[in-house]
Amino acid sequence: MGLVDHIEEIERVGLGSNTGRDTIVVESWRRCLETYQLDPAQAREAVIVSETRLREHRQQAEDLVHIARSGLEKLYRQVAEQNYVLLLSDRQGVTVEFLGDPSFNNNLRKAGLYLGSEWSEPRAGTCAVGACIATGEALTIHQTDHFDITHTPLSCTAAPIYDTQGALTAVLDVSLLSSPILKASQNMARHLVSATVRRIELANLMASSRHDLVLRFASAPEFLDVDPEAAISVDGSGHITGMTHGGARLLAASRGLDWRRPELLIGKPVTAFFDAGLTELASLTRASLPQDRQISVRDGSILFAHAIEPQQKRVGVRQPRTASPLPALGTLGGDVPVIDNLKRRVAKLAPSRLPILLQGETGTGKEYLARIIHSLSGVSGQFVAVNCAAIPEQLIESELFGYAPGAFTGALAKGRKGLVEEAQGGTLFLDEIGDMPFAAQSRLLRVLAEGEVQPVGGIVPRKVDFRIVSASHRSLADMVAAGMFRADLYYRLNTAVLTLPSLAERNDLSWLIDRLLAKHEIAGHALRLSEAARARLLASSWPGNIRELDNAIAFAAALCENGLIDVADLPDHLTQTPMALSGDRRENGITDMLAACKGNVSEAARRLGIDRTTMHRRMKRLGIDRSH
Ligand SMILES: Nc1ncnc2c1ncn2[C@@H]1O[C@H](COP(=O)(O)OP(=O)(O)OP(=O)(O)O)[C@@H](O)[C@H]1O
Repeated sequence: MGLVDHIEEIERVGLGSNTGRDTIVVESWRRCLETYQLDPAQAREAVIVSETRLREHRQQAEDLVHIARSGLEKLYRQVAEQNYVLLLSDRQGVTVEFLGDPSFNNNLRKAGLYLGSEWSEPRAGTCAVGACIATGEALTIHQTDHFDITHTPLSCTAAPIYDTQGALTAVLDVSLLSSPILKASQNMARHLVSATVRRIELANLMASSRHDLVLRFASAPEFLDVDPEAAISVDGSGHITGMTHGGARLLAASRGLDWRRPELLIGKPVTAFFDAGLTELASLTRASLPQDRQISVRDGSILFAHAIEPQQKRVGVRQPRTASPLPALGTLGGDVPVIDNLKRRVAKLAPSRLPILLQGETGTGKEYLARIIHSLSGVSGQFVAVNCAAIPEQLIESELFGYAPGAFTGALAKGRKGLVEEAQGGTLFLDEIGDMPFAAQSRLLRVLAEGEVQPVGGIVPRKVDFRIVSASHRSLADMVAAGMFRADLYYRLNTAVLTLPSLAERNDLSWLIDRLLAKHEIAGHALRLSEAARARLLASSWPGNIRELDNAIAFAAALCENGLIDVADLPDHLTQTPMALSGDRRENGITDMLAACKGNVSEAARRLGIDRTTMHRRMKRLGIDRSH
């Protein structure tokens, strides 16, 4: 096809004619004409970004390239003989990794098949990488499918790589300088590229899920252990924390959702998608045969699953830390004195740059409050959360302070920035700081005292400026007294101390229940509680605080029918008789219920499932009067 024919065809497609091209090509041509205002008559040279920009793009993609490398090399070995070159581009379309035969360097560079070439649609017109970024799908752009006449000799096949949170993060492409006429000749290439991407995403998920259970799925038992089609990671409370693209499609399909909306999948309870609880899923290990590891999906299909226990010591691609939205001060709690007091102090302290120490039992919302503080502080940098108890002791210093090139075996050649530097201009949240080893405590003290960080194995310190918020469920003062925590560091961290009350001390249980019902609604369908279920929640003791309540509601939300949670949908330990529950925490449930019943003791007793005399006796013992 000549130049004139090519331009004429694009113009006809632009006017709405069908010329027999694949839909994906037609839509891309239209984007080029209408959105990017490209002119098919004007040929453009391949764009290669400057050395400096290339270095920046490569640095940002460093973690991914590291994880992907063995997959890329294997794929290249499979296709190099047929003269393919291999490109890995970031989500801007810039080629950050390239494998090709150096003897063709000149021609490849001219064709834009080179390190630093920019293959976005607005820059290069219809091309495999650009169309893949625009559609999120694996595809082939073959010869005259290309918009720009300069690229029409090429045949390019690309597949998107998604991060564990469901965002498109890179594109893997194999390209040919000259190819057979038929587009179908590239079907095999598309399968190979897609299979490589599947393995890269799986490796990335495994590396990112140090503390989570990973579940792999296949539709046939034979492939389950060798080449699973999809995978997800699940935390200890049964919530989904990550997924491969196959995982996203599987979860979405199981409830008729759109896989392009990962927010409907990540953070949701695994029971929303499978007919199995966390314990059942965790038992699907290699201890049983693959054919016995069947699991039913909510859409009625059956899959084979393989559970892999949390891998404590892996270090993987860091997730973008801005992913979860920052909560507002109003969401800290209901309108009760203890929370109002806390809100007032938070509003005053947050905009100052003072270090803040958060104390409170586990699950009371210390990290949640730290995020509120960050959002109110008006700083422009990121919120970087580090759980000191979760990072293996031998890694904590290099994770926090970074390391210099070649600092130790296994270190990246270029060295790596630490989390302290990632918090530059923002907030560093050190959770469970009581678990920080002594050596790291001393290093942190130096960073705070001198405003400089010295990477592990490095000589030149770097300036840092960040706000520090730390948290501990143990009393740091007691730890200092027992010689378990450095006193000088403690005094630097505790300039301001905020204590989060336990659920039993808050008196806003009803408010929290309503808030969490809203949080766990699935795909915009409101969740409601039956009266009896609400009574059970109000009468429970919640030793695990908001986290336990949060989990209970997530669990019930997954089990209930038509959005109405009844007693039977609540976790078993809550449905034993309320009177069997221990301790004075019941006060909370009783006052909340009395308030809900406008002081009517008989009604409150009925809803709590206890008799009136017991109710009066308990109120007396707990010092509650009916005006609550
Ligand atoms: N005010 C709130 N509104 C809604 N959800 C909340 C609130 N406070 C906390 N949560 C939720 O409760 C759970 C536990 O909160 P968070 O992780 O902040 O507790 P924590 O005190 O840091 O726990 P730990 O001591 O175990 O680290 C989270 O899922 C969080 O989103």
